[in-house]
Amino acid sequence: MKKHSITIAGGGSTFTPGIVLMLLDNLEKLPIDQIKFFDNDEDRQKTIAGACRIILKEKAPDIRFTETTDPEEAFSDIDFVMAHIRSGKYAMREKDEKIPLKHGVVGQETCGPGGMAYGMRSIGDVLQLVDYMEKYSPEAWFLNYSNPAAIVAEATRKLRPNSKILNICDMPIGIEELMASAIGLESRKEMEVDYYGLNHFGWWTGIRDKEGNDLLPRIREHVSKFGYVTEDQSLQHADESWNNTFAKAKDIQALDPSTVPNTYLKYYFYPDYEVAHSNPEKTRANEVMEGREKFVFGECRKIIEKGTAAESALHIDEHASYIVDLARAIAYNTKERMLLIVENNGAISNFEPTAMVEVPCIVGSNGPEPLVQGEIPRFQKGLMEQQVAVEKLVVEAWHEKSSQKLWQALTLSRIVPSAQVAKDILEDLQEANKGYWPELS
Ligand SMILES: NC(=O)c1ccc[n+]([C@@H]2O[C@H](COP(=O)([O-])OP(=O)(O)OC[C@H]3O[C@@H](n4cnc5c(N)ncnc54)[C@H](O)[C@@H]3O)[C@@H](O)[C@H]2O)c1
Ligand SMILES: O=P(O)(O)OC[C@H]1O[C@H](O[C@H]2[C@H](O)[C@@H](O)[C@@H](O)O[C@@H]2CO)[C@H](O)[C@@H](O)[C@@H]1O
Ligand SMILES: [Mn+2]
Repeated sequence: MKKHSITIAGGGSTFTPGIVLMLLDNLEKLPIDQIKFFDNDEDRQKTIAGACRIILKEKAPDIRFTETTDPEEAFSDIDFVMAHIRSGKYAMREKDEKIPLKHGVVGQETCGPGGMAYGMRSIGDVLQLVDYMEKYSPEAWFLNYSNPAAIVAEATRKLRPNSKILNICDMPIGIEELMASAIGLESRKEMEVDYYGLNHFGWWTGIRDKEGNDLLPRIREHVSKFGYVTEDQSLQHADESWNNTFAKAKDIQALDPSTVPNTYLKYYFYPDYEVAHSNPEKTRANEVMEGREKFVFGECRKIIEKGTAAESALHIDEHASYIVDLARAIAYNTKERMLLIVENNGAISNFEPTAMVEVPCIVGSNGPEPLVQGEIPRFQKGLMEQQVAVEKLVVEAWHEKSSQKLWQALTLSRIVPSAQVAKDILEDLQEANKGYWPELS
């Protein structure tokens, strides 16, 4: 099997060590010649790269390793870019979450005003990475999971229509692991699913085992009682806020008991509850900085100091193995069935053809072939039409440098109660994002 070269863009990400360990655990499925880290923050990347260099030396000394902030070095002679950048880092995530809350509106990383602010920062940065890849390795594929994936995916569709980009999210995979556990399966891989929606905005309509037996009724029953909370303690998220989210799925599912939902719908269906249960002084960004970021960087520093990863508490991001599945599907034409964010183009037959939707696809060397999900009901169609218009308006606002369109996007969001509140939030977000957003007029 050919050995592949991979660039991880956002080398300084908290997810990078888990992904490197996951890649090393899957070398028989996806042999690797070299791994390169690219980040625009040399200092942040240094700690993660220093530890990963030691991990690689100990576990797979034949893999060549480079860390760089130079685009030419990073993007030359590669087969895949795995992109997980966070434009503006946690400092800006904190503002995305806290500014809307100050106005009594949900403050969330990818949903509502926070997601739009993050999108306005991410679009240019992700497109720049795509351009680097195309300049230095025109045959390579860009696997993007940088957020907000819905807005980034729409930007890549509109502004880089011919580029080899696959947009993917791990939320359905994480939820499917919980579903599998809820009904006593070993793994989500024993299930085949039908699903439709937008990123962080979708529903499962069919779940079968590999013999075709219907598993959805048992899963629906579990979710209607417990959400995605399961008895298996090992699947509990380390942070309480995530477990609350998994429990809240029960109330989301009540809106359409024939399906099971993506957990992110809670921000759209229960925004008042979310605001009431939020602390405007301490949001998820603070939890992540005090939790995952401290842990990962602390462990990396320990590895560097000791010169060995032998006793490290860093763990494989096993659920991220979908990234290997995706790369394998492209590299070896495996025809893997995976949920991807792709142009609708009839997959949802009664929905906007140019919308970026999340649906099952068969993935092979030529990219994804979306599987038709047919007509969707009025309730979901109405919600999705509103949300996709928000996402498209944000991309238009970025492209046309239009504050008018961004105000329209904010006003159209289900989460924002009025045009006045939208305008107030816009003013604050614009001020906070100086230097990150294009100059709007
Ligand atoms: N799609 C999904 O389902 C999914 C799942 C998990 C995380 N994510 C995303 O992965 C990303 C990383 O998350 P994290 O919490 O580890 O963040 P993080 O801040 O720890 O890491 C992001 C890294 O990106 C770097 N970066 C920012 N802008 C850059 C640019 N223009 N070029 C190169 N590097 C740049 C930063 O310096 C930082 O080191 C985020 O976008 C997050 O939302 C997506
Ligand atoms: O608040 P964060 O930074 O912890 O998470 C935000 C991301 O949440 C989703 O990813 C989840 C995943 O689905 C879940 O199973 C668990 O493993 O944690 C992941 C991240 O911590 C979501 O899909 C991403 O888009 C978000 O960035
Ligand atoms: Mn996601």
